[in-house]
Formats: sequence, structure tokens, C-alpha cells
Amino acid sequence: LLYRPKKSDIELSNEWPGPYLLPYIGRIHDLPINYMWLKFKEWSDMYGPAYKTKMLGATFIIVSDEKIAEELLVRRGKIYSDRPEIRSLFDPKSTHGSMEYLPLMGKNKYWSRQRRFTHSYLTEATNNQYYGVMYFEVKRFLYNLVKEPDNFAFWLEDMASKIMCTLTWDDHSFSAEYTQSAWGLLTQMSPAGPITNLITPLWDLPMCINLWKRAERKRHDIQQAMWMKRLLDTREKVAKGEARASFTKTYLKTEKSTNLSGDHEASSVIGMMALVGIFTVAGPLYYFLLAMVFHPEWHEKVQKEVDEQCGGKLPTLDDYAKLPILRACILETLRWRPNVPTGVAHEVEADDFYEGRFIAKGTRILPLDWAFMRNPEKYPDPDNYRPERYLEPSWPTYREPLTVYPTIKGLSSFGYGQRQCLGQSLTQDELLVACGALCWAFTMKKKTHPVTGKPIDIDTKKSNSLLIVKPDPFQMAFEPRSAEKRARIIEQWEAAEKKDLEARAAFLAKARMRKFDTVTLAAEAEGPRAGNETKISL
Ligand code: HEM
Repeated sequence: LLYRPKKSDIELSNEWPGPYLLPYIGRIHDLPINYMWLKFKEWSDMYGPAYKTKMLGATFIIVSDEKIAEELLVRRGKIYSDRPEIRSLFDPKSTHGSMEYLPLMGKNKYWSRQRRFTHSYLTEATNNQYYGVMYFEVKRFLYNLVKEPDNFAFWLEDMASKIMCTLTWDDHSFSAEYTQSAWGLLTQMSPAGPITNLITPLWDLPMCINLWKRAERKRHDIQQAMWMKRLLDTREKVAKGEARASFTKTYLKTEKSTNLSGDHEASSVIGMMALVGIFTVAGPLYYFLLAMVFHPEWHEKVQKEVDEQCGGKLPTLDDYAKLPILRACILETLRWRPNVPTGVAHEVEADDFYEGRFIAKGTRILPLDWAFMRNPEKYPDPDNYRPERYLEPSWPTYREPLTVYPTIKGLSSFGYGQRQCLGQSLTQDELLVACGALCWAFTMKKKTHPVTGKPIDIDTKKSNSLLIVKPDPFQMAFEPRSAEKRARIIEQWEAAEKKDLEARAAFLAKARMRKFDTVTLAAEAEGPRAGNETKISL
């Protein structure tokens, strides 16, 4: 913590603007739990691009100007990269060595080694195009949409979950359960989750009357047991030579040379890697569906681009450079309906000053993504879906070459500095493959009411208010673009599934053969023993 505020800054010291604050409770009484980001934005329109507010003793600086966020969270990152304590989790910052939730950890040694670990595993996966897992799961997704379109929300989340479960454990059979587990943690850590995150003193009630703590103990223990079981099962498979490639297998093969402290930490960091990749990607996918339904002109443009550029096939990551319209529509989806609209808070580790205003150690800096995305100078006509802002030189966000831009990487939604999101490439790649495939396969539109014959309306502004948001349940239609397309969706999934099953069976047979050979060779080397025939159990 060598950072020192400039003397001139200290001398200029004056008060922060912000809403009137009541003693202790600050401004909790009129901050709505739902759509909290809208209230924060309303205040930023009144009090300016950086203002102070308080909630039950915690001080917040709400930042709605990207330049200020960069100055504090990037350039002064050395003292602005800690995390606030989330009340309704046990040791969320890992101050006491729990080592469980990387994104929530304080700036300590566990965070530092787990961040490096996660970064290296995700980069390796990106460099290997996720070992084909995304292509495989996207084919299943399209197939499920043909067979059971009304259940699209489940299929969408399940695709995101299956991709992460396969990458992590080479086992997608428990993807639905894992989605639930991710939802449990997301709810628990969100201000709109348990009341103990807002009325924090309730968390300290004695255990015998503390329903919240007891519920969290149960949730926590189930999740931990699940992570541990995955690790132990994979270890057993590795020992038998029966584990195919996965993050967990890679870890187990190298565990002696890592600086993780053992099974508890390893199973947690690996489990979290899988968990954070579900709702973060599912959110923008939902909103992409809505964007296409409400903007058929862009839907058609993407369909045309995919048809022309991908030779009639499903888009792959190799097609990236040829698909600027698809990328513009994805990026604009993230801007139009940001899925972490409040942003993620950083906590300040030492007293500081910004433009003469004092920032005390322990202050939480909230980079309000909703406000960044509604900045009319950077994003003219901010409330509307306008992908052309990345494709036409007259817009401030236009950037060349179009083989590289638009890209979602570096978007303010991914946070700042030392805590910046580690899943940017994975998100970009999964959205490109999945959104491209959806446009290749379907015309997406509003559903028609079976009785009135009128289109069923959707309110795209309605969502939950958790830290990572998704739209409220809605109905829509997925119409295969032709009978031929429909047949291809079915064929390509059936072929992919057959190939996968065969590959798994062949791998297992080979593994067992290897084991057979090893045991036979060992037995032969020892020579026959009287009364003891070599028994090999397969
Ligand atoms: C649209 C998709 C996503 C968005 C908007 C998003 C957003 C964020 C944000 C705002 C943060 C906190 C940054 C900060 O504190 O400044 C974060 C952290 C993180 N994200 Fe993402 N994320 C997304 C997808 C993913 C995916 C797919 C993964 C991995 C599979 C991932 C892994 C992480 C990790 C590990 C951290 C913790 C970094 C740390 O605390 O050092 N994210 N993300």
C-alpha cells in the first residue's frame, strides 16, 4: 500500500455530493430492492457522475462516468481492488481462509493464486476452442428447440451449464442440478437476495432463531459436498485411467506442482469456474432472443450474413472475422440490457482523495454499468437497440477493422483493473457460436395467442434484480427456417451424439485394455504362482 494521495488533493478537500443521509441507516429507506440500478442512475442524474451514499454504516461512491471508474479502479488499482463483505455468506472474502468464492474474495493470497489458476485454465480452453464442447452443446440446444420450443428457457440455461460442466468435469449429466446450485449462490450474494444482505445486523442473531444462517449453512454444505464429490470421482477415474480431458483432470495431473492448498481449495476454485459461466452467459442469450424478436430487420441481416459467410453451415469461431453484423448485434444486446447493471463493487484499502474529495478506507466504489450504457455521448439514442452504432463510421463507437471490431472484450460490463472479469473470451465465443446458430436455424418471433390469434406481448424491461439479471419468463416462437433446416438440425445432433457416445465408449475400452495389458504384463513378469491364476476384474 505504497500509494499516497497528492498533498494538493488533500488541501482541496471538500464534501461529496449525494442524497440526504439519515444517521446510521443512510439512504436504505427509499432505495428500492427491485431495479436498484435505476434509482442509482436517477441519483447520478441529480448529484453528478460520482456521488456518495450510505447504507447501514457502509459508504458507497456511485460512479456513472467511465473515466472516473478507470481513474479509481484501474490507475489506482493498487488500493482499489478489495471486495466488500457480503453479509449472508460465511467468510466470503476468505479473510479466515475459507478459499471458496474467487470473485468475492478480498485482495488476499487466496484470491491472487486462484485468479492466476482460473486465468490459465480458461485461456487454455479458449486457445483450444473449448475442445469442441460449445459446438456440440449448441447442436443439442437447436435440437431441443425443435422438439420442445416452449421449454426454451430451460434449454438455454442447460446449454450454458452443460458447456461448463463438460469443460470442468467431462460430465454434463448433472447440469440441471448445477444450474440450481449456481442460482442458489447468486441469490445468496445479491442485495435483492436474503434480507440479511440489506438489514445486515439480522445475520448476527443467535443461531437458534437465525433462519437465514441456518438456510445458508445448508446451501453452503450441499454445494461444497457437490464440488468435493466431483473432484474425488474424477480422481478415482484418473487413477483407473478412465478420465477424459477436463479442468479437474488437468489439475489432478499437476496437483503437486500447484500452489493450491489441497482438495478443499481445488474443488472450490474449479467448482466456481463452472458456476460463474452459467447465468453470466445465459442472461445475454435471453436478451439476444428478445433483441431479434423486437428487431426483425436486424434478425434478417444476421441470418443473411451467416448464410453468406458460413457456406450454409453453422458458424464456428473461425468465422469470427466474417461476422461483424452478428458481433454488433451481440455487443448491442449487452449494452441495451446489461446483465450486471449495478456493476460489481470494489472496496478501498487505504484513505485517498479524488479531486479534493476524501475517500475513506473501506469505502465501496460502485461502477454503475447501467449508467455507462446510457451515456448519450458515447451511445446516442441509448434506450434503443441500434447495432449500427458499431458498423457505421458516423457513430462514436465505430471502430475499424471490422474483422476485429465490434468486440465485447473490454466492455465496461466486465469490470475494471485487477478484478476485471476472467470470462470475456469464453462469453464472446459462446455467444458468437450460440447466437449465430440460432439465426442459422430459426426465425424467432412473438408467439401467437391460440385463442385471440394476436401476438403475445413481452415486456423486455422486466427482470429479476439479482446481481446478474435475466428477463422475467416470457413466451416466444422458434420457427425452423425451412423443412430442410429442420431436418438438418435433427440429423446433425443425432450424428454428433452418436459420435460422442462412440468416442466415450472407445476411450473407456482403450483405458480398460491398457489396464488389462499392465496387469497381464505384471503377472507375466512375476511368473505363474501355484494355485493363483491372475484375476482381472474389468
Ligand atoms: C456477459 C458475461 C459476463 C459479465 C457481464 C461478467 C461481469 C463480471 C464483472 C462485472 C466482474 C467483476 C469485475 C470487477 O470487480 O471489476 C466479473 C468477475 C469475474 N468473472 Fe465475469 N462476467 C461475465 C462472464 C463470465 C464468465 C463466462 C466467466 C467464467 C467462466 C467469468 C468469470 C469471472 C471471474 C472468475 C471473476 C472474478 C475476478 C476477480 O474477482 O478477480 N465471468 N465478471
